[in-house]
Amino acid sequence: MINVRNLQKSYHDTPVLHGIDFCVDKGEFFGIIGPNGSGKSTLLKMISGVIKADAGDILLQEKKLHSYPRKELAKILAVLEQEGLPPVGFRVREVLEMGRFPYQNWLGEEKQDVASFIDEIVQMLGLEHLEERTLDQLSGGEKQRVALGKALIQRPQVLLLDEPTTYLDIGYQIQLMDIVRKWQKATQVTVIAVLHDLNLASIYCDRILMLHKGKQISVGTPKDILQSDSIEAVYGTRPIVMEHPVHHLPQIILQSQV
Ligand SMILES: Nc1ncnc2c1ncn2[C@@H]1O[C@H](COP(=O)(O)OP(=O)(O)OP(=O)(O)O)[C@@H](O)[C@H]1O
Repeated sequence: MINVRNLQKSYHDTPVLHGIDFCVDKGEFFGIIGPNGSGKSTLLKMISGVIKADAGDILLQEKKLHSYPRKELAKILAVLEQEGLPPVGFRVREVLEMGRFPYQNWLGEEKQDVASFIDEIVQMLGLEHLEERTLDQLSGGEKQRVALGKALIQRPQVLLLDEPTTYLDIGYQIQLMDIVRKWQKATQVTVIAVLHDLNLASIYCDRILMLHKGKQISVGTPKDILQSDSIEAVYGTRPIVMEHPVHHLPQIILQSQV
């Protein structure tokens, strides 16, 4: 589905990504992890087409990403970003409807009637009671659900998530990740998620890419990637790694260094 080949990127002559090379299969849940400043968001921005690589290629369905016209790309690829919502004056329903822009003409009209599809997403995300509120009347967790709804309403084949659980409490973290997983199972959408929480990455990702100082350290299953030695080498702290009693996947327990 997505083929990243030998990607390089510098900001003002400082390399921030180099030698990035991996594939993501259709329907896969692919995680990107790494410490602060390791290049995760830069990589995601390149996959979404917002910034261009200095060298290397990104192929989407075997075609170069930059050969897609913007609206065509938006029919294939949607992004859930922390700052992805419009200004605060908009109502929740209006924001969700904005997710249909790739399918609308210049008057904002669409051939299909999608009201029932939007209702379905509203219900799935538990936003029924919030539809008429404006964005400034929502909590951080509610806003994040609206942002996810807007991305899903695009009906993408690839969903990019940039730290989707930041600012969410543990209940909402699991709720949001479960919604994405359920949606993925139902629609076969490919998910690429930048995640800070290694335990969530372990539970939800089929495979994980670990970055460190702009370099690709490894790509593999959570069991391959989440090991004490590699985590210590990259994050500079040695966690205890244990098997989750239910999911049988690695889970990280932090330990104080003093
Ligand atoms: N627009 C920019 N101009 C110059 N340098 C930038 C720019 N954006 C990011 N950088 C630098 O590129 C490097 C990678 O940043 P990036 O935001 O991709 O990392 P990240 O892994 O997502 O970090 P975090 O986990 O802290 O969000 C950092 O050193 C950052 O300072």
